[in-house]
Amino acid sequence: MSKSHVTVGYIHYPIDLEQKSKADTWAEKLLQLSYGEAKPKKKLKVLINPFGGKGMAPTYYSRYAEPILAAAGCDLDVQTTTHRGHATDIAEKLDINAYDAVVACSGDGLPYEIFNGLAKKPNAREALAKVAVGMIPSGSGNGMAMNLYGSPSVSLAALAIVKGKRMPLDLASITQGDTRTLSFLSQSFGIVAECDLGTDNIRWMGPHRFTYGFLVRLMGKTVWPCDVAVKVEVGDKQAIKDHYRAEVHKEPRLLTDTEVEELPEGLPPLRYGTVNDEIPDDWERLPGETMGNFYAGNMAWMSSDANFFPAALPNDGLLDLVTIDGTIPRLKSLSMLLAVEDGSIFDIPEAHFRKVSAYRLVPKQTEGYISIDGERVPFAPIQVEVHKGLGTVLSVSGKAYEAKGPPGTQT
Ligand SMILES: Nc1ncnc2c1ncn2[C@@H]1O[C@H](COP(=O)(O)OP(=O)(O)OP(=O)(O)O)[C@@H](O)[C@H]1O
Repeated sequence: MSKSHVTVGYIHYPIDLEQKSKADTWAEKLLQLSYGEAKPKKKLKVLINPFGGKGMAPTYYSRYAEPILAAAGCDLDVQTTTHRGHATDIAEKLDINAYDAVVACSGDGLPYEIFNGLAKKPNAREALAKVAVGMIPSGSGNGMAMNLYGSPSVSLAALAIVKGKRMPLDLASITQGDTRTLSFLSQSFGIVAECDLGTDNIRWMGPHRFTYGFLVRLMGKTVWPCDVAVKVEVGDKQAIKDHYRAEVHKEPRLLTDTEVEELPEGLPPLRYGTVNDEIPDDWERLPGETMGNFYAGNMAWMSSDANFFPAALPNDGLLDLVTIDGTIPRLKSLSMLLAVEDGSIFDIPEAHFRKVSAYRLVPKQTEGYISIDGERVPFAPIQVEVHKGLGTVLSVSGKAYEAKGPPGTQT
């Protein structure tokens, strides 16, 4: 085992027959210590996207993940997705009592589909509480694996899933037109959405396409006018750091089996209505005429080299929102790009961070990009509200993301 890779190894010790019961006790104790509260021998539905990232998911899975899952005695039901939306259909029809988790061997696109498929079930809340989602990172954006397993490594993700603890995860409802979907990772408008979605022509660059796209855009248009109204819950950086310190070590309470079965049908009701309703009076209007970057994150890492939201917590019921004016000097923008990797962007004064429970964003132009979890949605108004701990994931810690918190909060 190294910091970035783990393989299966077998050790044989010949023992006398009369020592067998002692050896069995020893092995049992070792397994107990190794698994802790995590469930051993999980029943997993594995979905492989053969077109995620550079198309390597099937190879990565069979070479680096499957041997680990199989050696750990996981019960594996593997299926390859054949088209866009296939993972949503599979999750919608899934027997939620037959699996502990659905594992996406993909980028962040498949987990998004899986959450939304579970959300389509009549017993959506029960399904989202019962079936955890996990990821074997094999796409171009592997944010989920970075946050939950602390690494973009396929084999380490497999091991983390084997020993993964269930953790409730906030999910956000997005209403747009007459639709309602769920987001687990992020929503973006402005330069990040442009870099994420407007760089398909340079996919061959892999992860570098984002940086390249950013630099190209910085040379050209840098403002994306919009109207923004926000339900602010924690409004300044010091208060966010205090909130982070107070919450990061708390063990979230998982619902009991009986509580899960008694959950009401459907998704939770929307507290603030939809994008077609009046904006509540107590929401704050933010200046949007010269918006450069509007980016809301539910997790810390947005990709393996971008800890954009160092204060994000999995189940505080809040999204971390950063807004950056598009008219700030280009050199300042560049320094922010460099400060994203280690989370130090948090302390840059031009990056405004807030923790919010809901918001509305209305683009003022007719064309452009809005990204939800890296997927393109129509360029039209969206309203977003968070549901605390609605989803479930398999994680290493069971309580927090594998990311350094905002500067100054490390203990
Ligand atoms: N067999 C398939 N053919 C075409 N598209 C598919 C197939 N299976 C899944 N998809 C779609 O591929 C998209 C990307 O998936 P994924 O996140 O795995 O890859 P990625 O390379 O990280 O993402 P992206 O392409 O969004 O950067 C998802 O939206 C999913 O719906």
